[in-house]
Amino acid sequence: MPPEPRTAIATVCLSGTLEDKLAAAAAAGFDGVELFENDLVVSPSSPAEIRRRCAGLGLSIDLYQPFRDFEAVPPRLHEANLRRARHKFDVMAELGTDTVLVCSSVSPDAIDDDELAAEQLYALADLAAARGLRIAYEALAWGKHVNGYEHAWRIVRRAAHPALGVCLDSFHILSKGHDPAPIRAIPGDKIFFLQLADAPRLPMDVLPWSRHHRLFPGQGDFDLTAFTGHVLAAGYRGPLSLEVFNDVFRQADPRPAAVDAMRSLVALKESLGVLDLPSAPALTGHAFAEVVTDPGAGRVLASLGFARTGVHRTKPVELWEQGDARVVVNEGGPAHGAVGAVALASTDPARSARRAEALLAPVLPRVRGPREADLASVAAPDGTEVFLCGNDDWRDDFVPTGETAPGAGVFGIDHVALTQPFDHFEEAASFYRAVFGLTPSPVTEFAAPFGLVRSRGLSAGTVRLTLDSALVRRGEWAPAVPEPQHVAFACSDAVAAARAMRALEAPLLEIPGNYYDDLEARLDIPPDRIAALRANSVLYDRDSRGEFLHFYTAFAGERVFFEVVQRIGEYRGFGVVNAPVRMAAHRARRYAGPPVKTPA
Ligand SMILES: O=C(O)c1ccc(O)c(O)c1
Ligand SMILES: [Mg+2]
Repeated sequence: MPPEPRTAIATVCLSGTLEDKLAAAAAAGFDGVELFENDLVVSPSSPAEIRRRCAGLGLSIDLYQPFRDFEAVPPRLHEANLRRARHKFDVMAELGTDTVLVCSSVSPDAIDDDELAAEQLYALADLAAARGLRIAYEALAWGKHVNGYEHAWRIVRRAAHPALGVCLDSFHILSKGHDPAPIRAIPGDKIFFLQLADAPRLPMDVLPWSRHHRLFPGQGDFDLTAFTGHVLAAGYRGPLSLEVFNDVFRQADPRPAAVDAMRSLVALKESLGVLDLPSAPALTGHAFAEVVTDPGAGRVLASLGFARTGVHRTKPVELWEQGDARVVVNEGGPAHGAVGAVALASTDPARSARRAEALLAPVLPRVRGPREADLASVAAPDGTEVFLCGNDDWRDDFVPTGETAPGAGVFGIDHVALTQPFDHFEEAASFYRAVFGLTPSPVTEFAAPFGLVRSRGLSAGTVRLTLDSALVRRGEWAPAVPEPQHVAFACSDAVAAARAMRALEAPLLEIPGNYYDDLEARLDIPPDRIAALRANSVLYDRDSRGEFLHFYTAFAGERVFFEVVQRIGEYRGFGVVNAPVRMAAHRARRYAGPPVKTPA
């Protein structure tokens, strides 16, 4: 196996003061940082103090950046640039860092002249070399004349100074669709630095795309494994360093953000074959889902044909079952709970847990009574507990009640909908992907009555999760209930199930006639079919592979409700197109109207 590269993170990735950022990077296990000049300028600590602080935290300062608008300018400006550089070299000496990033000029004064650029960079490198420093030249995607890595490399080769090399930044290269394969031809010791960032494909200008939407590797649409593979194949032996400008990460608690960042690098190293992790065991289904709610969920499950089959030996928790659908109802939880836990059936739970730990998932303490099953569990980014179950051992925790129920066609759990706080959306998707080997579907966005919602499914065989998040933080107008979550059950005939559940007095959500008029217009459904959907408030979707029928209960507690779905053929989605209808129907049922403000 090739040597495992060191890891670094640019301070710009994280929120807070420089002191907060360094502490978070060190706690997440990074070896070093790229120190952003702005973070230094606003810090009360001198460069020497920062050097000591980093050393105390076990962090190296691998790069100082950025040094802007240097190359290919008229002589008078060149002199001023060298003067500026001398000052910064003094700072670097005090910091104890040896490499500065010079990004390609965006200045209107820059001249389109590679010979001049090479000459001036040579002069800068000479000055740096005299002080034991190096220059890493980076092509910004929006540089005035130099905006591709091959161009930057041509200039560096032309200058031919040992203290001058290139800095490769995956964003600048992949955002422009440049082929990264020729990186292999650059001598590894001339690649002075490597910056990694992923991003979603967005049809926008590269500068705002770069400054607002970068993501950690594995969270966007770029192939960072192939990219980094080329750089390592070239012989690069420096750190894998994250440089992610992102509006959400800039505001988020830097401690979990740094862990998320590190997890992305651990997963990347695994995919590069430079780090061995316990592989993700196959998942065979949902063992159970736990809803934490105020009283009410059990009654609703009974009306869906579930039986209360067990009562926990030590906790105020009940087990409800129908077919292979198992719901643990924890009515002693906080009133604002929702889905407290998902339990995944793993072919090797111990290995699943070891992998989770290697990917920095917090392993939760096992709170066990004398007879309770020894279940491994880890915390997802939003605090949801993910249990890993091997067999039916966990059932021993419940005293059987002997109760049975008529059933209403449910045979299992289809998916669990884990609505996310906005700050955790990207992190959650990469967490479930890396830790449990779930495959994410593309992100979709839809306009709901109370704002835009971003949505994404994740699946591995019959294990399915969905992540939803409001795009903008909610204000006073939107529903007071934060982030409802739900469990969706599978059945083989949704219309029959809806009828059976209505007969059991299930509180099913009524869907307005307008929806069916629109459905008829959009999708030419046979009259008897649409009449059955309409009569039973069953929603419908289809794609090229199959069809999807589904319906919902009213809220069964403060934040939780249930769904029943029928998949026909190879339909892989979750009926996202119908989510706004469901949201409006829930609102109509729960509230007489928005709070009315009376003038004081
Ligand atoms: O957005 C910028 O200006 C900027 C600065 C330094 C970098 O390394 C970079 O990739 C972008
Ligand atoms: Mg960069």
